Amino acid sequence: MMNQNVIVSDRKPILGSKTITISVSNSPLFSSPPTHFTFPRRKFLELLEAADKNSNKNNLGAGKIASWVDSMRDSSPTRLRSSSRDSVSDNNHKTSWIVRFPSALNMFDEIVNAAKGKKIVMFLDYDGTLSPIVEDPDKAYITHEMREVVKNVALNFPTAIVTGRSIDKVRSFVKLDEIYYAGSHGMDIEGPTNENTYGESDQGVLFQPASEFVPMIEKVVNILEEKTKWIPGAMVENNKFCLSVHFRRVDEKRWTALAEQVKSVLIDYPQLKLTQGRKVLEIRPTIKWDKGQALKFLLKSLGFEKSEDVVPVYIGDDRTDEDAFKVLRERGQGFGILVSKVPKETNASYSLQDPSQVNEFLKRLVEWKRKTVGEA
Ligand SMILES: O=P(O)(O)OC[C@H]1O[C@H](O[C@H]2O[C@H](CO)[C@@H](O)[C@H](O)[C@H]2O)[C@H](O)[C@@H](O)[C@@H]1O
Repeated sequence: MMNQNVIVSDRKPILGSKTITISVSNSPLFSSPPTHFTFPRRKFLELLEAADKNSNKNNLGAGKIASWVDSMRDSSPTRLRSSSRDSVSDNNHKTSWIVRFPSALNMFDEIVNAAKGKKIVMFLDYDGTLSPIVEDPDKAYITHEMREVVKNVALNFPTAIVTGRSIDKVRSFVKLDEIYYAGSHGMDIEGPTNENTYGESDQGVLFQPASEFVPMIEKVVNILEEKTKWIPGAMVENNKFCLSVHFRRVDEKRWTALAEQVKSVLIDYPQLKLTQGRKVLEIRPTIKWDKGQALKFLLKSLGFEKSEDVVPVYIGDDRTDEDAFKVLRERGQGFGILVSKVPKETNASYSLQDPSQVNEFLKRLVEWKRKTVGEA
């Protein structure tokens, strides 16, 4: 019995009566009426417990699809919901959010004052941070102006691009050799291939904690391409150590169907897990490695593991960047800057609205550095 939604018809009986009735309906794609089953209460609770244990393996238990789709709607990181939808309350909500996460441009002096006499290390997410979000992931180009400013940042501070994309793909967009790349959500880390001002060069691959997963990812990409080809707008992207299933161009009516296809594949691969980005389902190995771990790895590689004299600045827009913001909070070091126009739950300290503000912030940072070197 594939593609089924299980609906507990009444929650109260679970607590009180001896039997529980559930309705089982086929996928919303098909329109057959639901079938009703009545279970002895104890048996039902045993089944529920077993399903829950199973679901813990990779979050695929009965009823999870609905929550997947809910969170697909939420974009990322999770939007903060205001209690009322009227515009006055929305404005109050925005105002109180911006007080908690002020603009990094308005707080620029505070940020650089905290960095005086210390070494700034820059971490930059790619999509939504250095390039604006666009419909077609293959056309998420960085502007010439942004490339120039990132290059100047890299000439002044050790700089890494930390992205969910494969290194090959992001390199083909960014086209800079003097920076670090942490691709596939940090599971593929490479050093600069041109000598940078820190004398680091030709470092090539530094760390690939999930290399044994490459053949599995390739296989899953092929299966998912086959299984989703009938869903208009769905796109599967091979990010080498992980993969993305895009639904930005999929009609919302088909999101459940898409999530079900992804689920049906993930069930056979308990070594893989699902995370979510902006209108994208991301599938990656269950290893404990993420953008936060990549940030720690890079700081250690740069000799700053225990240093008090480093100020890591991480700029990102995505739910996956939260892992890095969290690491900075836990270390009590540096600043996370969330790129977002709308209030979102975040572990960042500051905010910027969009890539053009990121560009402005980076330019000011370079100017500040040049000025302080000139003054010294
Ligand atoms: O870590 P990031 O650099 O932010 O990468 C995360 C995902 O970014 C890309 O998808 C996102 O950007 C696309 C282009 O603007 C957009 O069409 C898509 O809806 C976004 O989710 C990338 O294509 C994914 O593989 C990355 O996982």
